[in-house]
Amino acid sequence: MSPSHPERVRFAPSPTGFFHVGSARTILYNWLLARQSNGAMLLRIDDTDTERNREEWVDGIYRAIRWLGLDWDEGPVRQSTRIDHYQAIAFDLFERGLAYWCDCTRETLDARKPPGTPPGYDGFCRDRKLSQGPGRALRFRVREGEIVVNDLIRSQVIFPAGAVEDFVILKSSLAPLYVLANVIDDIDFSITTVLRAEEHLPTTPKAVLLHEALGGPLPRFGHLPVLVNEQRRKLSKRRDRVAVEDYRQLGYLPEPMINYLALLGWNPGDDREFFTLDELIHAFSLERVGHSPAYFDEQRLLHFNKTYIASLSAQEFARIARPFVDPMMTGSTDGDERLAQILPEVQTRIGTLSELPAMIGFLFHFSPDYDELADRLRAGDDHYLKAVADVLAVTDPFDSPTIETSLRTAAEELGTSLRKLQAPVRIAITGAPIGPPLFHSMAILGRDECLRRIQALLEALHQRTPAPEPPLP
Ligand SMILES: Nc1ncnc2c1ncn2[C@@H]1O[C@H](COP(=O)(O)OP(=O)(O)OP(=O)(O)O)[C@@H](O)[C@H]1O
Ligand SMILES: [Zn+2]
Repeated sequence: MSPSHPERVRFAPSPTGFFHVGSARTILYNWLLARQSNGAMLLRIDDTDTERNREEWVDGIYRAIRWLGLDWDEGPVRQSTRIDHYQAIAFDLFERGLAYWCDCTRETLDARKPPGTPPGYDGFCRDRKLSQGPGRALRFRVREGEIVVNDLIRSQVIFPAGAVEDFVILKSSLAPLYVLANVIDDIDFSITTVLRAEEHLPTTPKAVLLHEALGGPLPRFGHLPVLVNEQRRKLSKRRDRVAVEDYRQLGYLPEPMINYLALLGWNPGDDREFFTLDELIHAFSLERVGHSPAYFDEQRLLHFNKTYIASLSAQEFARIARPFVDPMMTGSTDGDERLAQILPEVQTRIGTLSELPAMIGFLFHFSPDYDELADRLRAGDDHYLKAVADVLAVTDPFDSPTIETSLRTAAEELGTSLRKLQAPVRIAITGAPIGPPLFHSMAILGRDECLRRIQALLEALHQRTPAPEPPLP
């Protein structure tokens, strides 16, 4: 069910690192909510933490969003350009008696508090009427009573009275705290729904208090379930592959990525797996987002990617494969022609585009370690290779079906199976034990090149010094 009123949502990443798959899911859900309600999504860069922010990460955010096929309607708004505004509002809270200056340090606080008291600030400066000064931070005066957060995903979350300390809104450096900047921006940009990662739930009661103090309607909050790895631990850049950029480089495509991310927390209500972005706009609903941790399963993502690649038109596949195959084709003659012939053979065999060079590179450049290839041959393979070379010399036309017929006949004459005869040929031609269909590959390479490769392997085999005799017992 789509919302009936236009939603104003925001996606507010901090540029502290590579764009995280968790962030990709967050922006997707926000974007879907905006699109399905004919609303708008604001992009806000939460870049007030100058120590951890880097401009290249900001560019990384824009790049990742575009790569995913998403966009934003307003912004980007940089929080770093609005510091004065946040400070002015904080001072106003002080003027209104809703905030007070505090000169406590961690040490004085610890020294004062009897052991065993709950952590957090004890409100020591509440009524000391300190004025602004060096070493003094501005704290928000938390009101009495419990704080209720009506979460769209976790329903009602109640923070009992006393659970939230008088929290800092301006550091002694006058740097505004994250929660203050966020609430001010959400008010200024008339945000109706705040959809974000679960890790922000603990600061939400503070946000609710600030909204009360600053006036204006409270946005709806929704905290998305955390993404976890196979061990059910929070997906983290220290343990797991989390950067969208890494997936892009591995040859994952934005469409299956979006499709997969949509299902991490959202349940479509039936068995349906595959959705385009357009279909998601209609199908997605916040009511069907659960709160249990969502397992980010790379194998399942791979399955989505493979299925998507297989579904593309040959032309489209050739277009997206290009950046992954270009580097291996430089300097190769007839590269384009060979590529055009082999791509249809591999389209349904790969999971990611980065598998392409290893799979079809032998068509463009071939300089294997012959010793290593020879090691992989079995007794009698040289005999097979010679027979195949003889047969190939007269195979005409040199196309896939005729090559297959010739080798099948040769296998019968040698009293072996096509499979056994084919094995050393594949090693000689491709250098690898698996790859695209062999006879197609041979037809693409042409007779001369196939014979040259078989000869080269045979020579390598004969030049090897025979293995030493095993010592006598
Ligand atoms: N497991 C997760 N599930 C959902 N979102 C996540 C997850 N981990 C990080 N994010 C989001 O990705 C963004 C980047 O976070 P951060 O750089 O802290 O990731 P991380 O280093 O992998 O996590 P951490 O350092 O806490 O282990 C944040 O907006 C955060 O909300
Ligand atoms: Zn104090």
